[in-house]
Amino acid sequence: MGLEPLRTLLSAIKLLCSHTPEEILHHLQNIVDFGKHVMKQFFGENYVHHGEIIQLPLDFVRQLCLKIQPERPECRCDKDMDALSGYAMCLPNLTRLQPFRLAEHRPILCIEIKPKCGFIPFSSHVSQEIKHKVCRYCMHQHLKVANGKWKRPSKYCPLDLFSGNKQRMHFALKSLLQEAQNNLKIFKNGELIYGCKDDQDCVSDWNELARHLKPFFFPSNGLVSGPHCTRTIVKELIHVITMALLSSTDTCRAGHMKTVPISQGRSYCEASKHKLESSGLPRGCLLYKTLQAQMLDMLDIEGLYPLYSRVEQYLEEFPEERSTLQIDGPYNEAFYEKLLDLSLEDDGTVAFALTKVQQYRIAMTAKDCSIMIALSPCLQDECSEQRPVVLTSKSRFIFSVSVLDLDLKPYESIPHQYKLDGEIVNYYLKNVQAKEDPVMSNLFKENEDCTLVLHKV
Ligand SMILES: O=P(O)(O)O[C@@H]1[C@@H](OP(=O)(O)O)[C@H](OP(=O)(O)O)[C@H](O)[C@H](OP(=O)(O)O)[C@H]1OP(=O)(O)O
Ligand SMILES: Nc1ncnc2c1ncn2[C@@H]1O[C@H](COP(=O)(O)OP(=O)(O)OP(=O)(O)O)[C@@H](O)[C@H]1O
Repeated sequence: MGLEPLRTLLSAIKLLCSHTPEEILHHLQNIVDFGKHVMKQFFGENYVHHGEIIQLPLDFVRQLCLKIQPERPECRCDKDMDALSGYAMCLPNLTRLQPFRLAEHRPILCIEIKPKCGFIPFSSHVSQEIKHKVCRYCMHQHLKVANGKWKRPSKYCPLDLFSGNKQRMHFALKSLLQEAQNNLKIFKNGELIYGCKDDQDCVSDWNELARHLKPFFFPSNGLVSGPHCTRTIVKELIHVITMALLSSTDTCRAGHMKTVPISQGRSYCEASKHKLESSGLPRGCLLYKTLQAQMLDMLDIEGLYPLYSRVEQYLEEFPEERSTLQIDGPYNEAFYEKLLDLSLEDDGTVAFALTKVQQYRIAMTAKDCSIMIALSPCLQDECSEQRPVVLTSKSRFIFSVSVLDLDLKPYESIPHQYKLDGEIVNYYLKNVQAKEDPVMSNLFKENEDCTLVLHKV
């Protein structure tokens, strides 16, 4: 098997490592149900592909395991693929236009964006003022560089991307193209041409990217080469991504539900260069829906953690209640209905705490999902009226927008979230803000030395 078919297969099949075959089947069923009954309601029918469970011959799975092992980034090799149960999840290849059958043999470009959290917490439970000013992504960048996850910090700020303001979105996308990290990948005909294969191997050669993209944006080859050509192509790319992200190609039930007002909290981040107000996102676009789902985190981890502890305490006393509380599923209609209660009045019950915990898990999932934009050039008379089209100066594209990686974040990850939040904020205060502010810097030095300094009054 050549590498290209192997990659396509890898994208289409997601296997999970777990315990007994029954447990694996149950786990996979939960993932499918969660996509079908919960995420489709929040994001919309057309954006979510919940996949299906299939059974594969064990010999095939074993061979697949051997083939993909050398292809996997080193940092992911702590997770093993399950080669024993024969169960697998089959997902459409989202680097292709959806629905696929409409455009089987066309050249295709796909942009994958992991946008991360697009709002600043507005909860009164937030204990550090900085969290109301600088977004988590921008603060986390400093810790990631210090930990060696990335070599350089990115200028990308999710609040710019989610602003709906084209100028800010342009800046956000340009920053992603400069420092892709794990937030941007570009595929041509299903093959990765831009982005990180693993954490150490990031491609950010714009000339090389422009060479790949030129036939898509300037099909008659009328553009001279060189830096001007590269810049023009990158600009066209940013334009199509922006238009696709702002397009509304679906409706969904949660679109009719009472929503978390998007205007809550600050609409720009102090760490970003762009402090323009947001223009607001169109209600039907995937960014809007993603942000709505993210904003189910209304209390911030600081307000949520005590509620998690309340549920934990209850479960310690009544462990048999875990299944009634639907902590590990089933993710059905009843589970979805309970998520719609946005009330913030804590009546001290486990029911209130549980609703907030489950909403938080949905929000976490939406903060970590990816958006896939698939684009295929079409001629004017070829474009059907039913399909959305985006125009550039010299070409036109039909496109589809999908959301990827919607596995519900585990209940057990909440203590980790709480700890990580503290680490991100403390690192930022100590190493970034303090350096910008000499008074704070001295304060930290004093704290670090654990010396009590007495001043004459
Ligand atoms: O906590 P974060 O924001 O760093 O997000 C983690 C991601 O890191 P990132 O910040 O995107 O580089 C992290 O991304 P990588 O695997 O490092 O590319 C995972 O997506 C992780 O999810 P899970 O624990 O594997 O389910 C993510 O963890 P969750 O917080 O979503 O559980
Ligand atoms: N259905 C799909 N179509 C196209 N590409 C996909 C699909 N599913 C996953 N991918 C590609 O694979 C990458 C990893 O996917 P995902 O994060 O879902 O895997 P994972 O199970 O978390 O991986 P790992 O086990 O390595 O942590 C995505 O960022 C995307 O580029």
